[in-house]
Amino acid sequence: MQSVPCRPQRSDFVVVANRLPVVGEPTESGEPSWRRSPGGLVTALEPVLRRAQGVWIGWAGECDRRTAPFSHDGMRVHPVSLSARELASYYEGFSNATVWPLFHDTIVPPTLDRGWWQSYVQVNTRFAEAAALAAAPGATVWVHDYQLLLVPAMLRTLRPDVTIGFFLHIPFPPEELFMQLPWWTEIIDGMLGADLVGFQLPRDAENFRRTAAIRGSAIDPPGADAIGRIHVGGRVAWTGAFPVAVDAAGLTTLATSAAVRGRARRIRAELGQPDTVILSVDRLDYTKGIPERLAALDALYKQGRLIPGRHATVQIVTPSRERIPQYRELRRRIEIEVGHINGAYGALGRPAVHYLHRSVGREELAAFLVATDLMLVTPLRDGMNLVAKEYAACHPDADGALILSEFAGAAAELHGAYLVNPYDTDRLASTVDAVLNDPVAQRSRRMDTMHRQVRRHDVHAWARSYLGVLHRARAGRTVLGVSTRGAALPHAPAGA
Ligand SMILES: Nc1nc2c(ncn2[C@@H]2O[C@H](COP(=O)(O)OP(=O)(O)O)[C@@H](O)[C@H]2O)c(=O)[nH]1
Ligand SMILES: O=P(O)(O)OC[C@H]1O[C@H](O[C@H]2O[C@H](CO)[C@@H](O)[C@H](O)[C@H]2O)[C@H](O)[C@@H](O)[C@@H]1O
Repeated sequence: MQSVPCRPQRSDFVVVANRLPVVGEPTESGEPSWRRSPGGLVTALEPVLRRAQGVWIGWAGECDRRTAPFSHDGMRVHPVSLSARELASYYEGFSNATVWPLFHDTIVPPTLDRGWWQSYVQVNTRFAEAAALAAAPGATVWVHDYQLLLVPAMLRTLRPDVTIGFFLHIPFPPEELFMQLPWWTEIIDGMLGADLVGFQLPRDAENFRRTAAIRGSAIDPPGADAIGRIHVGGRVAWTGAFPVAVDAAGLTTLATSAAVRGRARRIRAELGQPDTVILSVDRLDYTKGIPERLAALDALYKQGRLIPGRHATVQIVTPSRERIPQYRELRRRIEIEVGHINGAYGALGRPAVHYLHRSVGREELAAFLVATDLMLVTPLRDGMNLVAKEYAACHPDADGALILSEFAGAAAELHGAYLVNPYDTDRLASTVDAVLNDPVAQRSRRMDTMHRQVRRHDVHAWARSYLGVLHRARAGRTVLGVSTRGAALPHAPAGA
């Protein structure tokens, strides 16, 4: 896809996220070649941004290099640079070894490091300044996720004229966990700089409001519109739940294309034409419950309830945050366990677990999802989990089944899934057994329910709903006497 330099021109709609929607790959000329990146946030936002003709501010994924704004495949991007030291302290450190584990139930202990915090403040300042430069008068700026929790308040100071949305893609923890952070007040104040603070689930929004109340804000609990209001320094920050979704129609089209269907058939053939294909696809992250899932599979193969050749289990893990020690340790643990399962129960040419440690292309991933009879999505904690929704989108014919962790945000919507506690490996194993023996008609009814749900509440509906409430929040600011003159709010495309 073509990337062309573009002038840093001001825009009415600005997305600010840690990562750009593209990643650069080195070329012989020294100039990177850009391609669209994988990852939940990008999947969710790209169609919205493209249609609103906005600009995306983010880190280009490389260090110590300044890259001028450019346009890729019709999307305008403004890279923010990070030094190698900042990569270690802001991204791998405070974002992914402090906030990420703390906000995910402290599955691993968060590290507290004042130097990391200082770097986080510095980098958030850089992002806020870039957003302030890119936003036209009265623009809408939509800030994303836990790497940029301070940006809303910083941006409000720099540009009081703009409307600021903030959306947290990961869970917001209960106050007794959150307040362990020595910098919790700065973070709450940072988030409260937004006009609308959005979360995946109502309980995340409730946790946030309780913490804001402890900080001293008056709270109006959600009324009929399910939006809570927090009074902060003469203004009101709105809060609510907006479960993120997928481009379901696009995925259904891809999944039903001749190319993907053909590839799905070939995948089954390459797996040796098993009766049942069982699949998991995860970023290699301790939140995803991969060792616990492998323990359940171990028991199933050991007890002969799964049989290599008849049942083919595929585990795709996408490399992630590979320099962080807990991630390296997790990879080691997973590979030992896969080796153990295959050594104990596999046969020549018939491994029990087909393990791929790599990122596969979008079409290839869709083909895997289509080829799968039983999808296992069993995180210990997950803000949403888009893979679960993508699986449902890829099965318009209502074949297939989904076992889903009750601790994934997606469990609140995917009522057709078989819910499990991922820590209970015995129950997880018996659920696999039960699902494989469930009458086809029942599995089909469940899948149909999920497919309809993801088609109805798709990524366009998500963005429309968030931006609609942000619009109302901005109108509320006018009522309170704060000037918001300027550009009209962008609207997400109607329908998929
Ligand atoms: N193309 C491609 N996309 C992937 C791969 N692995 C994961 N993804 C995508 O990355 C996203 C993962 O999002 P999600 O399940 O919410 O978990 P997250 O990794 O915590 O953001 C989904 O949109 C997946 O389709 C891969 O190997 N290839
Ligand atoms: O940027 P990385 O460090 O490589 O991590 C990838 C992304 O992971 C997280 O995803 C979250 O957002 C998804 C979409 O809303 C959601 O389904 C999932 O449950 C979350 O974990 C992270 O929040 C993103 O910022 C990262 O880019």
